[in-house]
Amino acid sequence: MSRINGDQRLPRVPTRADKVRVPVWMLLVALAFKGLWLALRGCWRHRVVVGSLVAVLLVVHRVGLAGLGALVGGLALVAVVWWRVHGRSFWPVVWWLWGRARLTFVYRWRWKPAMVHTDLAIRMPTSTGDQVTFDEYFPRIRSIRSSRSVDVLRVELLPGQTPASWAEQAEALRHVFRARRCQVHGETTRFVRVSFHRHDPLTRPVPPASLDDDSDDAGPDPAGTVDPTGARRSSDVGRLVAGLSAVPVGRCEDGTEWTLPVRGSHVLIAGATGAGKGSVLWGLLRGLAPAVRAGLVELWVCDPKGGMELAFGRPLFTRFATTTDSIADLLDDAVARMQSRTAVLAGNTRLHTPTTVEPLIVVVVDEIASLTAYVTDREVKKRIGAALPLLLSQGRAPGVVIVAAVQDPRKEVLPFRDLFPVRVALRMTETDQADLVLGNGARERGARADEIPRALPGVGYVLHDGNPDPVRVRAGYIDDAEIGRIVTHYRPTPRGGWTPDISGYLDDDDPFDGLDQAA
Ligand SMILES: Nc1ncnc2c1ncn2[C@@H]1O[C@H](COP(=O)(O)OP(=O)(O)OP(=O)(O)O)[C@@H](O)[C@H]1O
Repeated sequence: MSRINGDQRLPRVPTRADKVRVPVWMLLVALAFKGLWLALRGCWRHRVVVGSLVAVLLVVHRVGLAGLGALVGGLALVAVVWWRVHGRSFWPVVWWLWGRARLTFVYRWRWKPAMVHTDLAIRMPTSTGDQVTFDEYFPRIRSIRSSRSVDVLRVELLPGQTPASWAEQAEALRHVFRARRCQVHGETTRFVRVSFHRHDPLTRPVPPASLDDDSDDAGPDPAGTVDPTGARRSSDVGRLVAGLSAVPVGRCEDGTEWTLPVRGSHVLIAGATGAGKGSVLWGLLRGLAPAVRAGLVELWVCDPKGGMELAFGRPLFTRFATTTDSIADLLDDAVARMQSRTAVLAGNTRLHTPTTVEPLIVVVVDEIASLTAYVTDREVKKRIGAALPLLLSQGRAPGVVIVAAVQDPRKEVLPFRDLFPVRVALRMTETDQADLVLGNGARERGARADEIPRALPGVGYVLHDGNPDPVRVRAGYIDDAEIGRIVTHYRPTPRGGWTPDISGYLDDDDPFDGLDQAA
């Protein structure tokens, strides 16, 4: 690092001899002032370090080294007690201090050379008539936010710079600051947020999110599903319907929950073989399960792989098709439901609200390319080719949505790829595939789906809420035991509700007879 010397001004280039001669004492005084000015400026720039050093020296001067040790021990004790008693207020302070330390010892330390050598500093030649010098301008770090795995710097752009010019240098900055990954997010104006990811928080499998009514271990509860009076508590229904816009699927890189919208959206999951598409599909099915049990969602599932991936969940599904013929029928029926619903809803509402009478229909398709590119029967291919774009272009508002997985996201394979508003890019085999899934420039903004290691299935990139910057995520790992539990616990009740079995009371002697006689 010491050899990178962008910190220093370029040597002055004399253009003609100095004319003014000054006495030596005046030169020495000027040099002394300059030295003082540089020292004060250095102290101000590194005020945290200088302040800490001065504080330590003062303590040693007053109470000696033993006193300093006692003070450090006391502070450590207070920190441990604070952590145990109120961890929620303790950790933000720790991360703030950690961020200040990294700002001082890592980022400020290497900032100027990094800016010079990545062309993010501006050097302007100026001439005084006697000499040609260079004025230097460096982007300023305005704040830092640190956590266990990432440092986010908020940097003020210099005139003429754009977030794109920073994004181009992300790889170089990553190496200078020895980060695992560097991502640049542009703010609306003037600032960029540069994230240096140090550790990968997604290397361990992510446990599946807890479902709201997991605590209700009573198993399928028909009386609660379709209440005999048809009046399941409206707060529950409201909560379940709201949950359809953010179904928990896994975890984002920043530790927050990763959710996908299903109501009012279609979802495409793209990834090479073994990338973990199954875990995203199962994550969605699992997240939808409480609403399935409540009768607010119907799952119409197509598994062209003959049921290899999804047959496990059969009891949760309203319809399940595995052959291309039966899938074509299923899709035709979905189109018919969509059109009849549209006729009823048109002019009344712009987005269907699921009810037990008219539930949200989620058409799930594993390996959708089997239906669009690899079908050999021309008649069936034509039917599927007509139904899918109709559902994708018109199904969101009347509540018939598609969740599909695909290995190869090319247009020739999936011509209506762009009709999916929500897309997930898991591990890809080629560099341009992240752009195909998430849109042009996604890879440059950080969606390096082709660099996801094989050892991390379920890891991928998504775009959130119109934000062009991709977010790295990992789907929760759902094993066969969990699928079995979900299927048993949440399978829907047959329509018509629950009829209590009272035959035991009516067999030989009617219990009400006695009452009649007594009366
Ligand atoms: N989120 C995850 N966390 C940990 N391991 C996972 C995760 N998702 C999948 N795996 C593991 O990776 C393997 C491959 O996953 P999966 O079958 O879902 O991939 P896929 O993309 O559906 O592949 P294919 O297209 O060949 O069916 C699984 O056997 C599973 O053990």
